Amino acid sequence: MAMFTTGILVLTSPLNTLPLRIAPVLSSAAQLVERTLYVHLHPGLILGGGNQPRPVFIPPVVDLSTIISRLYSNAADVCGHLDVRVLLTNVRAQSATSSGTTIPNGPFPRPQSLSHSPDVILTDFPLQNPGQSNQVMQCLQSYTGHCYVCSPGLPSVLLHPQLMMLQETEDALKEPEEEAEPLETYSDVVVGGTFDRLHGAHKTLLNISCLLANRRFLIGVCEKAMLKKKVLKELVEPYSVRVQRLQEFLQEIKPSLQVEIVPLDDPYGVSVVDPLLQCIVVSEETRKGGEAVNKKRIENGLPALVLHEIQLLKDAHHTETEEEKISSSSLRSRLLGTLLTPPKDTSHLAPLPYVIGLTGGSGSGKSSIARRLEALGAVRVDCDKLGHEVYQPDTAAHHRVLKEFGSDLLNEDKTINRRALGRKVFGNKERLKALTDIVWPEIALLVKNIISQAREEGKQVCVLDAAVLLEAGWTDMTHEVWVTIIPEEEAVVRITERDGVTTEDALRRLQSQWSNSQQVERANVVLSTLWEPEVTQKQVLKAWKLLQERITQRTKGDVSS
Ligand SMILES: CC(=O)SCCNC(=O)CCNC(=O)[C@H](O)C(C)(C)COP(=O)(O)OP(=O)(O)OC[C@H]1O[C@@H](n2cnc3c(N)ncnc32)[C@H](O)[C@@H]1OP(=O)(O)O
Repeated sequence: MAMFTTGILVLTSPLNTLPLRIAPVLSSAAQLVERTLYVHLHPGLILGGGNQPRPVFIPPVVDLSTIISRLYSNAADVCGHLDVRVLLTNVRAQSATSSGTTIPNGPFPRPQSLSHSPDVILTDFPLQNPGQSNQVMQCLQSYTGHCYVCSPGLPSVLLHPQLMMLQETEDALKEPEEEAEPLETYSDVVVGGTFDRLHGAHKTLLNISCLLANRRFLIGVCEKAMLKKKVLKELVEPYSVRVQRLQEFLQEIKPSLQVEIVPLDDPYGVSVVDPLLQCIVVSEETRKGGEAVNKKRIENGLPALVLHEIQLLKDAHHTETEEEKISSSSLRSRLLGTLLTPPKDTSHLAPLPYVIGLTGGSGSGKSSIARRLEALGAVRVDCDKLGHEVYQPDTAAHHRVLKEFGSDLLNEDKTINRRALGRKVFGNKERLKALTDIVWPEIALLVKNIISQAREEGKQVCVLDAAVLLEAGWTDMTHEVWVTIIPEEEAVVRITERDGVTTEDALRRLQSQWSNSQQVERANVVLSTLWEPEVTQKQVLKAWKLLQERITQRTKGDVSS
C-alpha cells in the first residue's frame, strides 16, 4: 500500500552497477509512492561518509543515456502506474551554458521547485553498517534540499539496506571502472512527434534529447493534418493538451533549456529551414523521416543534421493485437470500453433501467455491439427498426411523408419505398430535416414505451441502438452515451458490401451524420469494431463489467441517501 504521493529517488550507485539495480529499486519505490517519482542521478555519491556532499554538475556520458532508457523501460514493466520523471538539472556538458557560450560550469543553481511537491526522499545508497542509517538519512535530506525545494523534515527511506546488495556493489567496484565515454552534445536539437498520452517511450526520447541539447530544444508536434492515418485518431488528445503536457514535463527535466514547441502540419516542419539546428533525435521507426529531413535541408542549402537514434522501448504488457513497442495507439485502444468522461446529471430520469444511448456512424458496427450487450442481459431498442414501423400504411407519419415527399414513393402494396426515400434525403440536409421532423417524435414515443415496459419488468439496462441519437438530441433520454467508431474508408466498404449501394451513396449517408470526432466529443464510452470479433467482444465485456460497477455504485448511493 503506497504511503506517499510524490517521491524523489536519488540514485547513487556507480554507473557500472546501476543498470542491474534499477528494476528492484523501482519496484520498492512503487510500493511507497503512488503518483509521481522524480529520479535524480548522482552516480557514485557517498552519503554519511563524514563530509556533507553537495550537488555538482555531472557530464553527459553515453552510459547515462543507457540508464535513462533502462529507467523508463523498467518503470513501464514494474510500476506502470507511476509518472516517472528523470531530472537532468544537474547534468551539463563542461563548456555549455544556457546561452550556449563556452565558460566552465558555474556553481550549482538554487534549489529547483518541482510541480508536484515531494513528500518522501528515497535512495538506493547501501549502508556500510546498520548504525549508519540516521547519518545517511540526514545527509540525504540535506543533499536533496540543495537540489530541489522540499518541505523541511521530509521523511527519507533507504531502499536497499540489505547486505546482499552491498556485497554486489563491492564486488562490482573491485572491477576496474572503465573511463565513461563522453556523449556528443549539440547547441540546438530537434524532434517531431504526436506525443499523445505521454508515455515511457516519449519520455525517453525527450530526456535523451535534453541530454544532447545544450541551448535549445525544438519540438514539432503533429497537428490534425498529420493525424489522418493514426489508429483511433479521434481519441488523440487535443493539440493544446499535448503541448501543455510537454511543456510541463520539459520545464522540470531541464529548466535551463530553451524549449520551443511548434505545430507540425507536414512531415518536415521547421526542421528543414532552421539554420541553427545541429541534431535530430529519431527512433528505428522514424530514421527514414530523419534522412528525408536531411535531404530537404541540403536542397535548402543547409547543413545536414546529426541523426541520433534511440531504441524503441518494448511493452511488456502488450496484447496479441497490440504493437510490441510502447505506443500511444496501444494506450488509445486500451481506452475502448472504459469510462472516458463521467455521466452528466440524469436526476430527471428514473434510476433504472439504466439507459445507454448507443450511436455511431453508418457501418460502424453499432448494431453488432448492441446485440452483444443484449446477450449480456440488456434490453435492446432497435431505433432503425422502430423507424421503419412508423411508415406503416394508415398511420399519421405515412400520410405526412407521402404529402411531403410525393406519392411516387408508394410501393404496390401501399408501403413506402424506403430505399427511394433514402435517395431523396441522404445528402440533402433540408429534405432530411423535413423527414426527421415527421418521424423522430413518433419513434421517440415508441422508445419511451419500451423503456417503461422494461422498467415494469424490472430490467436493469436498456440499450438504445440509434444511428443519429446525438443529431436528434435524444441524450436526455439516456444515462450515458456510447459511441462506436471505425475509419470512414472502412465504413464505406462495409456499407457498399452490406447494403448494395454505390460508394457515392455510402459517402452521402455518412455525410448526413455527425463525424466520428463530433460523436466522440460527446461520448462517455467509445468502442470500435475495427478488429476481429473477439477483440470487439473483449471491449464489450470490459464496458459491461465497468457499467455494472457504476450501476451498483449509483444504486448504493440512492439507497443510502
Ligand atoms: C434518432 C435515431 O437515431 S432514430 C433511428 C434512425 N432513423 C431515423 O433517423 C429516421 C429517418 N430515416 C429513415 O426513415 C430511413 O433511414 C430511410 C427511410 C431514410 C432509409 O431507410 P432504409 O433504406 O431502410 O435504410 P435504414 O433505415 O436501414 O438506414 C440506412 C442507414 O442510414 C442510417 N440512417 C437512418 N436515419 C438516418 C438519418 N436521419 N440520418 C443519417 N443516417 C441515417 C441508418 O442508421 C442506417 O445505417 P446503419 O444501419 O449502418 O447504422
